[in-house]
Parts: sequence; C-alpha cells; structure tokens
Amino acid sequence: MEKLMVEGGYPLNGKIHISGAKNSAVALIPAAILADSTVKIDNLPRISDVEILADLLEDIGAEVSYENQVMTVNPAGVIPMPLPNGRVKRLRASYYMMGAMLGKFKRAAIGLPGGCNLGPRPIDQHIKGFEALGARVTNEHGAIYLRADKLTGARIYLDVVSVGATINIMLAAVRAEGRTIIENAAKEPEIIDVATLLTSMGARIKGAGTNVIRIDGVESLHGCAHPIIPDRIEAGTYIIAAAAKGSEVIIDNVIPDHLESLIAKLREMGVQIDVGDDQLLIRSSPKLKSVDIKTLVHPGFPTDLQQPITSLLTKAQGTSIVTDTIYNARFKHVDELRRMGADIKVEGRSALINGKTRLQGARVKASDLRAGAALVIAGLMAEGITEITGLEHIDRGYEDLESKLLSLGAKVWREGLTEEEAEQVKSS
Ligand SMILES: CC(=O)N[C@H]1[C@@H](OP(=O)(O)OP(=O)(O)OC[C@H]2O[C@@H](n3ccc(=O)[nH]c3=O)[C@H](O)[C@@H]2O)O[C@H](CO)[C@@H](O)[C@@H]1O
Ligand SMILES: C=C(OP(=O)(O)O)C(=O)O
Repeated sequence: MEKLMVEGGYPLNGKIHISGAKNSAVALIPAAILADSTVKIDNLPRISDVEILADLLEDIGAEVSYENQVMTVNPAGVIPMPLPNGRVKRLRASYYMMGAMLGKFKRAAIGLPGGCNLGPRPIDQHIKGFEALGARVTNEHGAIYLRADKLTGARIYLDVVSVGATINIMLAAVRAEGRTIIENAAKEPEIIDVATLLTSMGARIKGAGTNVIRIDGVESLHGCAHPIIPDRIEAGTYIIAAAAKGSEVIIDNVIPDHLESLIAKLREMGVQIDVGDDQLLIRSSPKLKSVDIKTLVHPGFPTDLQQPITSLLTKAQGTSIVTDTIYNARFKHVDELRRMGADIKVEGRSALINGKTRLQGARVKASDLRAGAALVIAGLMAEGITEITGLEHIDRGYEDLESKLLSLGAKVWREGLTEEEAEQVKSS
C-alpha cells in the first residue's frame, strides 16, 4: 500500500496533455467484442479500470494487446462465459459486459458492478431496456443473468437519464432485429464516442448526443480503428488545480465544448480562461468569488467535478453552495477537507462552503475517485504536507497523475505505508 504525498504552496506553471476519456474507454472496450474481427482503440488511458476490463476480455477468450495507449482486441475466440464475481466488482463499467454479451450471444451472466460508492446506484433502467428488447433478466446470488431467444427492437423510455443505461441498451440493440428508440437518453459526450465506434463497426445509430437515439439492428459488426475522445473530467480536474494554484497553465488536448459549464463557473469565480481549438489557458486570480453550483446531466455541471471544485471553493471569498442532484451521498470528501481546516457543512444534498480558509496539510483518505482528486487539489493549496491514502481509487481514473503534476512544478510523490499506517487505513 502506498500514500501520495503533496507538499502544498508551489505555483503551477506550464502545459499538460489530457489523456483519453475513462468513461468512454470503459464502454469502448466491452463494445469491441461485438465485432467479428479486430478492433483497435487509440489513446486509451493507462488506468486500472482499463486494465481490469482488458483482463475481463481475456477471461472470456478475446486476444488483447495494449501498448503505447493502443489497445487491439481480437474478439474471434470470445465465448459467453459467465463472469459472476471477482474482477467485475472492482469497477462500475463491468456492467457494459451485460449489453455487449447480450448483443453478441443473446445471453450473459455478470456480477453486480462496483465503482465509486456515492449512495445507491441501481441498474433498474439497464434491466428495463434489456427486458424491452426481449431478454429475461434474473438476479441470482448477486449476479445478473440475461437470456433471450432473440432480441427485437423496441421503444424504451428511460425513467431516469442514465449514462450507463443509454450505452448498455445501445450495445444490445445494435444486434437486435428492427428499430430501437431510446427516449430520454443521456447526452454525455462519451455516448457519442461509443456510438461513433459502433457506427465504424457497421452499426446504424442516429441521434447519439440528443435525448432520442434510434438504432436499426444489423446482423454483424466488423473490426475498425477508433481514437477515443479526451477525458473532460481529467481536464476539469487539472483546470480546477490550475485555478487553485496556477499562474499560467495550458491544458492541451481538450474539446472545449465538453467543458462549457465548468469554464462558465470558473469565469464567474474570477478565473481567466482563454479558449483555443483544443487547448485552454488558465490564469488564476488571488481574489476568487464564491458561486453556487448544481450538478446536472450533460450539458449541465458534471457531478464528477463536484468534489474537485469544492476544494477550490474553500479559497473563494464568501459562502458557496454546491448541490449534487445526481447522487445523494457524494460528500465523503468533506470530512477529509475539514481535517485540513475547511469550513464546510453538508445539509441534505448540498455542501455549504465558507471560503477564505487556509488549508493545512493533514493525513486524509480518498473514499472514491473524485474525492481523491479533491484531496490532491486541496493538498496543492494547503500549507505543509498532505498524505493521501486510498490511492486505488485515484488510480482507477487518472493516468500519470504525479508526473503530470510534477511537470507543472508541484511537489508530489508516492511513499510506501508502514505496517502500522496500513493497519490504520484498513480499520478507518
Ligand atoms: C463508468 C461511467 O461512465 N460512470 C459515470 C456514469 O455512471 P453511471 O452510468 O453509473 O451513472 P448514471 O448516469 O446511470 O446515473 C445517474 C443517476 O441515475 C440513477 N440511476 C441510474 C441507472 C439506473 O438504472 N437507475 C437509476 O436510478 C443513478 O443512481 C444516478 O442517481 O455517469 C455518472 C453520471 O454522470 C458519472 O458520475 C460516472 O462517472
Ligand atoms: C463515479 C465515477 O466513476 P464510476 O462510475 O466508474 O464509479 C467517476 O468517474 O467519477
């Protein structure tokens, strides 16, 4: 076990390159098994979620190679092997194996997914979609069993706007007979990316990125090459870090449209942001203003940046209110920020942040991926050294976190935990 050491107070300067999007990558990899020949995915981030999915694909018979950010999946030998436990619990996106296996084999048995613990994360809308396509779905001993004689296109209205359900239904519907219409679909950029890959494989999909997606099923899908979009949440994390500690930071390889809601909020706070074609230049200000933020489905403010921006708001003048309308328990980072001196109160789904506090380095634990990002940003802002444990969460979603921060002038490094520290972390 390791901890991340962050010595605060150093200004950030320079340029960093954003990796491929985690939330696209984790859907594109399962999607690759739907093809009958090799799929090449370019610009994949080296993060543990990607590595676990590659292992899962090998478990079911795919040939996978992964070098220099390029993953090649040859799905010719894939079999409908059940994946009831083990690795599937280590990430959220293993649920995409359900849609992909159902589309390919008309059956699947996949353990319930893991991922960040942010309060209840049901998958009822995924199941509603699979059932509408003709699958019988049962939950047996913590695994979901899906069986269909055939898949038939259907009109599916999502009761909740869900990224996972929208993509999962697309994965199954591309091989169904006839037309599927997903209404009240999620519109996140990662959905467009998955639809682009599937279309390159021969699928017929219209409307991805809007709230109505039409899919005309096809009999087979072929191999292709696909470059993944940049990670808007990784970019957002570094943009917020630059707003917290930057003098001038260039964030390279971004799609600025994907970051509109964050850019607007940061400008409201007083951060200067110049927008280029695929780069942003961030200039921080010593006088940041408080703002209120409500997380919403895309194109609203992303819940995945709610925790990182909370750290930044501890520095703003006045009281900010951050409300998470997507998850009801995404505030585990707040206790840790309080250990560092933050003045934050959680009331229901909102955090009330009294700003202009001087954070102090402390021993803190990342409870989930973006809580980890929030603590790293807080560590950069704090006086002294912050020791962050729970790095397995951060490693699920940030490629080369330390080297990217080091290249901007931050002081960060990993250290092994002593036996005593490891015991304390386990029992906390
Ligand atoms: C791997 C991946 O892409 N993860 C992202 C994905 O998660 P994920 O796909 O799990 O999130 P969803 O969009 O499905 O969830 C949104 C909301 O809908 C609820 N819900 C969802 C499905 C369902 O069947 N029933 C239901 O009630 C959830 O509890 C949550 O309150 O989108 C989230 C919302 O942008 C992000 O925070 C995650 O980073
Ligand atoms: C919540 C997240 O991830 P996951 O859905 O994979 O747990 C995230 O990326 O912030």
